Amino acid sequence: MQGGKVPPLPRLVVGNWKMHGLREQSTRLARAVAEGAQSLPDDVRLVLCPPFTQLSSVHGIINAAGPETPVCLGAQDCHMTSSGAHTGDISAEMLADLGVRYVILGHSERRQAHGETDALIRQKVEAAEAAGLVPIVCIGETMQERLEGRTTTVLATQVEGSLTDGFSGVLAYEPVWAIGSGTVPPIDELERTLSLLHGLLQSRLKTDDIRVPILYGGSVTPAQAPTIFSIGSLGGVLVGSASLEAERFLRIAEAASFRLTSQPLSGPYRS
Ligand SMILES: O=C[C@H](O)COP(=O)(O)O
Repeated sequence: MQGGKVPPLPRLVVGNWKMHGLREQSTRLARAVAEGAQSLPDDVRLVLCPPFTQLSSVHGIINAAGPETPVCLGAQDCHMTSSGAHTGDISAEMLADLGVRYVILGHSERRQAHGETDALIRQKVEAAEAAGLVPIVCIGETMQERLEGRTTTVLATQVEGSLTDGFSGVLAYEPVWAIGSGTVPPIDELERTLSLLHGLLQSRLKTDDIRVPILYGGSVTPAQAPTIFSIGSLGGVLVGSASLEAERFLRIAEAASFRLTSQPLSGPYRS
């Protein structure tokens, strides 16, 4: 681009369906999102992350929407090796083979319920990168860590341990206490945390030229979205429960467009 402003990368609006959705409901939801997404501004991208069992059918719906659709497919986890004797596990290679483009890794629900460590998550990131997937790595502090004033240390440890040296995926900041609680951090606090994470990425990746979008996740709703997106440096959002209703998810996506924010564009999201 000559002399003018560098355009921002599209904002990502990622729907993590978690363990929700039988075939009929998933198909209906994906169809409604794909249809509604046709009229979204072109600076917004949607990623649908259904359970493993619905990946194939959601992929078919996204494909049918045509090559111009802003919707693509994501998964919620992968194994750290490409194949082997791992009953019940799914490899990144298998996901890529199904048409998956993104994979959520290190979600707090997996860190807590499956004992996933930063070291394991980093191995999964390596596997995802090797398979050509874009990892969306989740980090965030618990309420207890926040109350003890340990947020910065926790985030620094997670960034240091979970990411690969040449990481070029997506980082999702999800304060554990905000997930499913109806509460989002005060916007000035969120802005400070994004700036902290930008610095942590610079230090972890040993470069000032950070191109890793940072998403926010935790109780994102259509009502909260305009305020959250008023942070010009925000790369997007990771949405849980509000992604299970097409109308709510699409309203969040509409609010993500940079055209609706008066904030100056800044931060790591400029290509
Ligand atoms: O992955 C999504 C997050 O856990 C947020 O979930 P939530 O929007 O239901 O709070």
